[in-house]
Amino acid sequence: MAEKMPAIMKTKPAYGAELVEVDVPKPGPGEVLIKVLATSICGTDLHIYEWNDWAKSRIKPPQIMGHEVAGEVIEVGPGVDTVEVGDHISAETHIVCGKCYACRHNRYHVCQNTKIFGVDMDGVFAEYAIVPAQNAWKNPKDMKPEYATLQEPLGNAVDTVLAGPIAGRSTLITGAGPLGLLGIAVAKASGAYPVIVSEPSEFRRELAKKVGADYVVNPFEEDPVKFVMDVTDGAGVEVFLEFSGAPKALEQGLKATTPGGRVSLLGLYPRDVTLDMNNLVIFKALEVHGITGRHLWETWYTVSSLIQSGKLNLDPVITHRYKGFDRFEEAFELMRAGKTGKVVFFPHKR
Ligand SMILES: NC(=O)c1ccc[n+]([C@@H]2O[C@H](COP(=O)([O-])OP(=O)(O)OC[C@H]3O[C@@H](n4cnc5c(N)ncnc54)[C@H](O)[C@@H]3O)[C@@H](O)[C@H]2O)c1
Ligand SMILES: C[C@@H](O)[C@H](N)C(=O)O
Ligand SMILES: [Zn+2]
Ligand SMILES: [Zn+2]
Repeated sequence: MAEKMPAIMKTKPAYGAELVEVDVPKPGPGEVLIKVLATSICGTDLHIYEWNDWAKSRIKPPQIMGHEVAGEVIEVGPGVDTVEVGDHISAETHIVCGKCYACRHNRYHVCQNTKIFGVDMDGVFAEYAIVPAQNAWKNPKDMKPEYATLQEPLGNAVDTVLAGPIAGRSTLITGAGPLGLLGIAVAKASGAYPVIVSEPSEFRRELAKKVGADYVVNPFEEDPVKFVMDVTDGAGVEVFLEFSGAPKALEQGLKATTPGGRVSLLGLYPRDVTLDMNNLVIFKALEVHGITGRHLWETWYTVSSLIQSGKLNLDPVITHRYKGFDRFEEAFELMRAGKTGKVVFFPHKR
């Protein structure tokens, strides 16, 4: 095995990242070394690349970026007995303490001491990477690496879509970015009908249709609330899934939800949001869920089974595939411009 490897590294506290040559790391106690078979870009990587206020407050360069991954274990560190050389794995990104009040109530996804893999430590945009064994999730060896790397964000989508009943329910999805597209795939595989998607980007509305959306609407040109009312004969949707992080979309979705319906919120808002809570939530008796991360490990079982069922339409979601990291800047810029679904790198060129 090579001693050096290319890696996308946040080298400086400034916009961008660099492709550098670094030593292949050695796994320490409780760690495994993987050969990275596929890795995908998350919106969080984009924030680190852009060096926004959140990244400034959290990231300590130099650091290898990336956290969505599919890999093969090639070495295990001392004390690791849950994963073996040859296993194919992905990684849960939330490294939880197991000791706090939330963890002791099996609410690991809201652990109060969570560290994030690839955010608070080196990540996976490299040919080889270290993964904490406690966060390794075993994949069937015949699962395509480009699907396996999507399991972590699929977990966000699964927790959003499946936070309540979905089969046969009319559903509004706001935002068809990478997460919303995965949400459409999960909703369709789970029997939602009709699935209505509100998304301003024409490129992403087209992707939404390819993934399986039954109706798409441009909220900047048409009133999505009226659109939903027309499609649902004035009833409104049973389920509203918010994947945009746009305050306006939240308000429109609440208006478009039928009284007594279910609302699951994944999008993160850039500022405090003002809403008519009385009329949009309370008097409508809506069931509202905040969604964060993924349930450990229930969500991973669901995601893996959904992929293995063959019912998830993931191919249209993956719009860009790169061999090696040479064109990583192009990949980040395309994603920043909203001209992608999920972007997947295959670090080993052969
Ligand atoms: N809660 C969590 O654990 C968690 C985890 C991952 C991501 N997120 C959040 O989920 C959201 C989606 O992630 P992403 O990577 O797909 O983001 P993204 O920014 O790529 O996608 C958002 C989409 O919403 C669309 N949009 C903008 N304004 C809109 C409006 N008024 N109505 C409808 N759509 C609108 C955009 O065109 C874009 O396609 C983000 O806010 C992200 O921060 C939350
Ligand atoms: C860290 C963040 O990017 C990750 N996708 C999460 O689910 O929390
Ligand atoms: Zn992420
Ligand atoms: Zn904890």
